[in-house]
Amino acid sequence: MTDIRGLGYLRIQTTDIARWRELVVDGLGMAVGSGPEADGLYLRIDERRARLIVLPGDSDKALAVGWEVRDQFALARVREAVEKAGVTVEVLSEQESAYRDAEQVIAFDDPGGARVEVFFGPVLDHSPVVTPFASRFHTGEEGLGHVVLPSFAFDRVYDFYTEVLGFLPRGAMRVGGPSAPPPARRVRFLGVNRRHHSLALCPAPPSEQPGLVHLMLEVDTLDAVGQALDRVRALGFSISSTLGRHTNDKMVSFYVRAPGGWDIEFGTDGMLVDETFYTAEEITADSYWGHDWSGSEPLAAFAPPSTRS
Ligand SMILES: Cc1ccc(O)c(O)c1CC[C@@H]1C(=O)CC[C@]2(C)C(=O)CC[C@@H]12
Ligand SMILES: [Fe+2]
Repeated sequence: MTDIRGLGYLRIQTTDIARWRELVVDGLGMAVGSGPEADGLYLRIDERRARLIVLPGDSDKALAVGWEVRDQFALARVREAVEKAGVTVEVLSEQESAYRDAEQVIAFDDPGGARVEVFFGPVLDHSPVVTPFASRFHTGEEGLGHVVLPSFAFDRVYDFYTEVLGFLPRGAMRVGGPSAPPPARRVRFLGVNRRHHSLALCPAPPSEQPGLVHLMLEVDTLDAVGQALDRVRALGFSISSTLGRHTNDKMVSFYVRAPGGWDIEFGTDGMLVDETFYTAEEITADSYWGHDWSGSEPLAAFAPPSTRS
């Protein structure tokens, strides 16, 4: 198995921190934590200091996706593999690592230009996680959740995550359905632990921002999902996809549009993969039921570069 153990954190920037706070705290029920930037929004859902970090900026985009490894030896192996692939690795200082609540962080760009951070030794906050609606999030050995990244240089990025970082293929879905004319393009799912996918790569046009399609967060009950859906609707957020159950990870989820033109998927009941028996399959429908995307506003990552501000 890969040295990467799970999705550790996601750090983003936004022009609208206040609206982000309404979405993730008042809507999705994450707990407010604290961190080094006084005007930053640090979201807690477990014993980690922050899993989602929202910083003010002059545009909406992903700043870094943080992947966790077991220890300093695993981090050294990841560094060596990435450097051997010809990618420059930055070894962050003690101060820069502390800023990210880890003992040691390395950073590099993936072949698609997304900022990747790999760390060991996350700093814990042992105070109770007081989420505003008593939601309990499923993290632990399955990590924060999953991220879906838009990818123009698809094959190079996919090869990098699988061959260099050691992510495991966890199946695919053809874009445009099973009968789309060749050459087939596929959304590909990748896993590093028992969560079906911690990462998915989605073919997309060249784009600078926001660099994200969605972040998935998992809670422990269907009621927690339904109540969050009621709250984000009452707060006036646009629902990108209705509730539904996915065919690959079996998760029941909805998608809500975040400021910045990408989504947060909020779900429950995801399957746990047993690698002893798993094989990577191609699904021919995204869902058994639900997941109606017809009311969705276009994702910023899929807009041609010229039409974006
Ligand atoms: C198919 C699927 C299975 C499990 C997931 O966690 C998951 O996010 C998805 C993809 C959902 C969604 C889709 O099916 C339609 C095409 C979409 C909108 C994309 O282009 C990215 C996300 C895709
Ligand atoms: Fe997803």
